Amino acid sequence: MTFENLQVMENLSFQVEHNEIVAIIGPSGCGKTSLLNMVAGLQTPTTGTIEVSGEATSFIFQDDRLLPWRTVWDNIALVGQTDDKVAIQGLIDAVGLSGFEHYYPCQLSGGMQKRCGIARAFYYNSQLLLMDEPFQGLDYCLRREMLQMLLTVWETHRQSILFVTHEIDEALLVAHRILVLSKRPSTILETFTLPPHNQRTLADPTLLAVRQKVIEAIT
Ligand SMILES: Nc1ncnc2c1ncn2[C@@H]1O[C@H](COP(=O)(O)OP(=O)(O)OP(=O)(O)O)[C@@H](O)[C@H]1O
Repeated sequence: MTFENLQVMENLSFQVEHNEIVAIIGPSGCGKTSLLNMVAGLQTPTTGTIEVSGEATSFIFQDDRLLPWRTVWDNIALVGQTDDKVAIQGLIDAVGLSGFEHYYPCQLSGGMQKRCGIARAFYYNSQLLLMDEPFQGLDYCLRREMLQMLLTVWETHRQSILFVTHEIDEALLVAHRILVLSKRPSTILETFTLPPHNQRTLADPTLLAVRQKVIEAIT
């Protein structure tokens, strides 16, 4: 991918399996957002190809992009094919927005808007979920709750997820695989495969060892 004279990526190649959660970590400006944009079809690679099997892709952007004239409930309901009130309420409860169903985005805090965007992305029944630092700006406890919710929703829907984050611990807790990108022009420096989710705690020596290797790779 090259923007005018700026080469952002070169020889970058990987595959995401069905049901797989892949975290992408890399230095600021190495092209992580551009990569997600290309997978979503919002940008076209200068050379090379991207193949996505299945049609439904949802995207959680760094900013939440809610419709300001719709309430929390309506922002979420809008993306569903059926009006599944139980599912909508379940997601609103899960992201901690119970009682705010009829609030408009301008009446919510930044973190609440973000959580509404997350609920909306989960309500859209996609086979591929693209997440660009989705929990940035949320406090530590909420981040952990959101990660747990992500895994709970994934257990049900089993979609493939490409998850860009600057937080190594987030990647360690949710991903099946972590790809570490190099500085621009970026390529894949290292790939780490992680143990099954039910065996994960950050104190686990296996995860600590991966953590150390990720830190070594990005520094
Ligand atoms: N539409 C565009 N036109 C020109 N340059 C662009 C465009 N989009 C991104 N870039 C450039 O491509 C590079 C990668 O940007 P990108 O946002 O993909 O990085 P990133 O890894 O997601 O960064 P961060 O971690 O800081 O969010 C940057 O140098 C940016 O200036």
